[in-house]
Amino acid sequence: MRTLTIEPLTQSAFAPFGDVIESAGRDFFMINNGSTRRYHRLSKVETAAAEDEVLISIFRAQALPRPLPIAMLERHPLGSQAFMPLHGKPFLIVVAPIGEEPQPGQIHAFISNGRQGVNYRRGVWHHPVLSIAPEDDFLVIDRAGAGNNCDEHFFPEDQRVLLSLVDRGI
Ligand SMILES: NC(=O)N[C@@H](O)C(=O)O
Ligand code: NI
Repeated sequence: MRTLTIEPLTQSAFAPFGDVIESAGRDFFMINNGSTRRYHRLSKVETAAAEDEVLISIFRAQALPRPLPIAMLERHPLGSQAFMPLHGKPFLIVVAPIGEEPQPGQIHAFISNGRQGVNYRRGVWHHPVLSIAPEDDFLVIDRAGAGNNCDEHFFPEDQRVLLSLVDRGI
């Protein structure tokens, strides 16, 4: 089983899948009479219909056993989905490009430094949130409305890739 290389999360590397939400290295302008930096328009929420709602939620995620065979990926065809870690803890992101089905050879893994979130573009294949800490909280911004907004794809065992942090001692 192929072990995924875990890449540092950068906007350029993640660009095919969406945006990295972070302040480091980003432009800002001052607001609130000079007391606040606004890191403006780091990403945007995508929805499918004018009547769609945009939700703000908190996900409290438990870490999955590792090494983790990637048995499935999901996508949200009708809206984007953003995850921002709330406690500054690194977490993992596993994605594959937009397409009818995710291709095992096109699965990428990234690690957030805990000060970075992600916003998955509509239709990007991704694994459900992957905490590294035993438990972690994420602010989640995504779309609600009519229609099915979650397609799941399950890989046969011989097409699964492995997500491991063993070489990082985690
Ligand atoms: N099911 C759900 O809302 N969560 C997933 O979409 C996820 O990406 O974690
Ligand atoms: Ni999702």
